[in-house]
Amino acid sequence: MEHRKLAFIGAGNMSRSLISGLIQSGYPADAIMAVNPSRPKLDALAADFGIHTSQNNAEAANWAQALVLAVKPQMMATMLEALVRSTGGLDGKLLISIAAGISVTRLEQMAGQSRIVRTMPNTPSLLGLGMTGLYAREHVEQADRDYCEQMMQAVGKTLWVAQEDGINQVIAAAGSAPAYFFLFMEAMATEAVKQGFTEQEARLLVQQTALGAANMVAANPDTSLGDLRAQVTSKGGTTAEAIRSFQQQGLEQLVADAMAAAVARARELETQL
Ligand SMILES: NC(=O)c1ccc[n+]([C@@H]2O[C@H](COP(=O)([O-])OP(=O)(O)OC[C@H]3O[C@@H](n4cnc5c(N)ncnc54)[C@H](OP(=O)(O)O)[C@@H]3O)[C@@H](O)[C@H]2O)c1
Ligand code: PRO
Repeated sequence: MEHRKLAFIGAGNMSRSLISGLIQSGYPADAIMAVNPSRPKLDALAADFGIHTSQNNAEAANWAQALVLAVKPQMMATMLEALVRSTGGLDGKLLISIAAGISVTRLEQMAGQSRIVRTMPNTPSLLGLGMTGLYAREHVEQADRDYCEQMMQAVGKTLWVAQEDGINQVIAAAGSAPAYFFLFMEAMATEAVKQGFTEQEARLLVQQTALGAANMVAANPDTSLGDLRAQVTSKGGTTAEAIRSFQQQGLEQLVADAMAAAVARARELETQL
């Protein structure tokens, strides 16, 4: 892939995940800079990955060809307003937003330009196992689209969405979703401890089973999720009892409601920020 000079504005959890995945994929450390108001996260990134760091957003923006906008959504307007003022404008820079709940229209207003790709990655990017949604308006050039796609493919898999609201649906199904699986695993591990395992044993049981199940899904693209479940579920057996308990208590509806709540919150943020 092209190795443009790439600056991450905001060196938090998601930037660390993306930087780690990019370095593992062979992106040169010398072509990456991270910026943050305070030093500790920058020092850790420099020590772990050998990238450039700065506490000055304008310095990073002047150095880079592409900027990953990676501050909290509530900070984006303040950050971009100051950045435009201190650099004299962001013309010529490709802006890659990873923020939830900020529309391209708002980003264009904040940044004073429209060379923008909106993305929604997730934290497994840290291991090269990310899932990222991408959206850009028609005028964004193919070379910029390709760069963003290749960057996100270096840390996992990608999916372009045709309508911007698709990014909010990617948030519900992928961006926020590692947390759903962690919650489910937490609940299972807690119960396994109650049933007599040590915490370490419970974690091993849950972690290895989740890993195995996810790998089985990936290794069998032509087998439906329902069929994979059926292969575990002996008639009159133990799994059938567990699944009956989940379904009687409305697991499918709980999941649907949770994903709808994530989409609703993303849309609400788009009206507020
Ligand atoms: N975490 C996820 O799973 C995930 C997934 C997809 C998308 N996202 C999006 O990614 C973005 C970042 O999320 P995160 O979880 O990485 O948050 P985070 O860990 O809080 O990182 C945000 C970073 O921005 C820094 N910052 C604050 N003000 C700044 C400024 N004016 N200039 C430069 N840096 C500034 C913060 O520094 P201090 O802490 O020192 O104040 C912090 O290190 C959000 O917009 C979120 O919607 C997150
Ligand atoms: N983390 C961000 C949030 O919770 C966006 C997706 C994952 O808002």
